[in-house]
Amino acid sequence: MANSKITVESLNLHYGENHALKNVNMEIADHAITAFIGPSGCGKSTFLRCLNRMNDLVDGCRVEGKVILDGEDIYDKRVDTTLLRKKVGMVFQQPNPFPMSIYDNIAYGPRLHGIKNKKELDEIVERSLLGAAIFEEVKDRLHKSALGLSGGQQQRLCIARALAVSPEVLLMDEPTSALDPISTLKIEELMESLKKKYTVVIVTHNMQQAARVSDDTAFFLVGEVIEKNATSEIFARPQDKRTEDYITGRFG
Ligand SMILES: Nc1ncnc2c1ncn2[C@@H]1O[C@H](COP(=O)(O)OP(=O)(O)OP(=O)(O)O)[C@@H](O)[C@H]1O
Repeated sequence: MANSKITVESLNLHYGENHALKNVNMEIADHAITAFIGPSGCGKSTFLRCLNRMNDLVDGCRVEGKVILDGEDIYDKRVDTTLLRKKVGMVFQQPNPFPMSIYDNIAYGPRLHGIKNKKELDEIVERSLLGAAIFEEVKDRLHKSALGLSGGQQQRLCIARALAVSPEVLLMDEPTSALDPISTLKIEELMESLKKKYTVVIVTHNMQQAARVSDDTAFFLVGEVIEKNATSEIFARPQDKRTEDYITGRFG
């Protein structure tokens, strides 16, 4: 792939005895949205978490293989995982704002990385909220608690929080599954604009969502990637019978 941001080679992951990812190889395109689909428990979230080493935090989890980001293997033992997770940000299924003001939620990461200057922080907060399409809704209540926002607003706030540390890749694990249809639509529209600046990877249970928002789709089944291709191809001309059965609703 000419514009590949991440290359995964021979990735195997075990949770104790459970071989959860089996020899996964994948290229993930830069400035595009890649969706992971597949039935429950097939390893989509596990694979997503491999892309910023979140599985390092899981007891008994063993990873073999390579995840090459911009030419460097993120599993090399010299890699600083704090810096890696700054470069590869993550948004979770349940919006999880910190119990503090909207402003402090966004400034949290930059402060952690040493930015103290108020003017600079103000600029980062505004830029991040604008980038997550929520600035207009919160600009008059920046110093109020983030917990007072609606679920959909909280999720966009969490996206803004991820953007505040200037990531290059944004991982989203079912970011709209806890949201109503209008909030879901806002996040989907937002993703379209995010891909201009970032590489976006999303896990979704919702095949219509994958078809609507993503450029590429990978279909997972019991720890294996069965097929990955341009989304239009996966949905119009799946190459593997199992992909076809899944997207036509025959199982899963
Ligand atoms: N922290 C963990 N510790 C042990 N096993 C885990 C852990 N997380 C996931 N697993 C196991 O790994 C396998 C893959 O799970 P994973 O959550 O990655 O699948 P998924 O495709 O994202 O599922 P879902 O769509 O239901 O979220 C499952 O067998 C699951 O039980």
